[in-house]
Amino acid sequence: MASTRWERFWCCLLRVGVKAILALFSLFVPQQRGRTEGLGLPRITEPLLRVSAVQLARNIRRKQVTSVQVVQAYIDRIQEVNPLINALVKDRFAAALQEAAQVDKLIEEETGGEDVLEDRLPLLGVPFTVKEAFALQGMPNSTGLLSRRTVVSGVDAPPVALLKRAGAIPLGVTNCSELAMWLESHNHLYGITRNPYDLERIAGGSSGGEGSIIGSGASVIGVGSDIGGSIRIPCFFNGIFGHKPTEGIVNNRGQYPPASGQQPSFLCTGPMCRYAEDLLPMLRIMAGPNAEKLSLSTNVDLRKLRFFSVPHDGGSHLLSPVDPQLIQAQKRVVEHLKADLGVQVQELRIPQLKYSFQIWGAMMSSPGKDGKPPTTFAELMGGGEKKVWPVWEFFKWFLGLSSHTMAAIGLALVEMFQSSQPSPFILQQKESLQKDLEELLGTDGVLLYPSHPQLAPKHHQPLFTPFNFSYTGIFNILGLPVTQCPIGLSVEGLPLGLQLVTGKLQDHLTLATALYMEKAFGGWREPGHTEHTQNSISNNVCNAT
Ligand SMILES: CCCCCCCC/C=C\CCCCCCCC(N)=O
Repeated sequence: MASTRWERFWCCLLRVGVKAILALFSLFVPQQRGRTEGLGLPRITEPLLRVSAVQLARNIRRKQVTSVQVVQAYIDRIQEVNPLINALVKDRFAAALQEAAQVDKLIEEETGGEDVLEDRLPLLGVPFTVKEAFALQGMPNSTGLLSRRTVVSGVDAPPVALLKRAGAIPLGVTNCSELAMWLESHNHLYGITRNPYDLERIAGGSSGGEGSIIGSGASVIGVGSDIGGSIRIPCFFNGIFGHKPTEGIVNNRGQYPPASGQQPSFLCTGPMCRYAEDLLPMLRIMAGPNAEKLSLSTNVDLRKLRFFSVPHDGGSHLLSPVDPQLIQAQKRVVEHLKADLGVQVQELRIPQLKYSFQIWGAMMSSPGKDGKPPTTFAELMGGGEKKVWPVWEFFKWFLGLSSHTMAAIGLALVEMFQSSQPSPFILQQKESLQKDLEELLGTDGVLLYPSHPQLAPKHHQPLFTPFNFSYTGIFNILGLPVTQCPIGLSVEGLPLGLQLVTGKLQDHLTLATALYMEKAFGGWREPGHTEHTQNSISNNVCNAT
């Protein structure tokens, strides 16, 4: 489907405009260089930090280790790396240690045996972290908005409460982008979060604090949210696993800002973790009663699945081309699936994907079923008071007087020119993409698609490539479950990754595939280890079920 000359002209104009503004912007931006150059993360020496949450819980139940020892090990690691990555923005270490001591006492006194504990409290004694955009009792909940700096949560958001009820112990809250709507985790309240693989690069957004702290080995599991890629993008940049569940499965209440218009069906809350085996149990817990809608107890035989590989979006003029290292990595995955499982992997082009950004933008600004339009970004920036005037904020920013980031101001500026009526052409593309993908994937299809066209960019660079998030955002609009998998490191030592997409309510298929991919491609690698993907395919043959 060729784009018209008119479209190409507008894309070109937009790109030139954005680049011109941003070239100017880069003159004003504070440079990271010098402060972090040459610094890497200290190596992980504590073996407890190299164990999945599920395994930690088992070892705690079996009294092979105490919860206090595990929580203390994570506190020590956070204290070691956080000054470098700025990921955890408020801790509750003292309370966490007290709770861990209570867990150890409970286990000492429990007479029902290990199975009873596993059934009732599957994550008993395991520490976790939470994106600051979620309510965690006693912790700030500003979502990076300076005017919300004094907001402290009185209750827990439902998925956080469910994890606590499963016995997990929160260590604190992590940074995100302003109002959770950007690819970089940066705001004027907490500053900028850095990537553990290269401190000069971004940790992603909006759940970038979670991505960075987990990727650094300073947290094992965490809670993120995703309306355009905010779980999957930071998981990709930080080399970890993340799952955006089928729409409506995990309760989205208790996060700021609340979604409005049609956005509630695009927003998803989900797990982020270093080890693939933690994805499914976390989803089961976080979904509460909705877990029954998923087939999470079904054994998946990967040999019976149909795989499809789509290497890029078909060439949207707005987005960067996919990095050749990512194309190669996806090819290696395809070859491995064919050789090891004996499955067919069909390579496809899906023409409607070229309009991913236009589809996402149109649907995000559409009114809800009640006819009400979504709250504007300028209103959200006003923090419930008067909305901000984007042009005014833009000038204030250049004078160093704005309390907002350039990304947030840019979003508010773009919104001023956005129509609330999606064009019939874009709506038609969305409908046909939805239909085609649902038919293609059915109940046994898994699609491989890049998580992002670029490897983790340098700080502030997404301001020049703002539409690249569309590789993830399109699946929010379609409501499909997606798992981001790490698949080794690039020649620069940056994480490579891949999205696994499946049909609605078939989350178990991508979660099972993620477990397989971890065995085949090595999963999370400790930052600082620069073994490259070329050598990373292990000969481990995975039991496909
Ligand atoms: C100063 C440059 C700003 C240009 C803005 C261009 C508009 C791009 C539109 C939307 C970018 C949204 C990025 C969303 C990232 C993920 C959000 C999420 N919570 O899942």
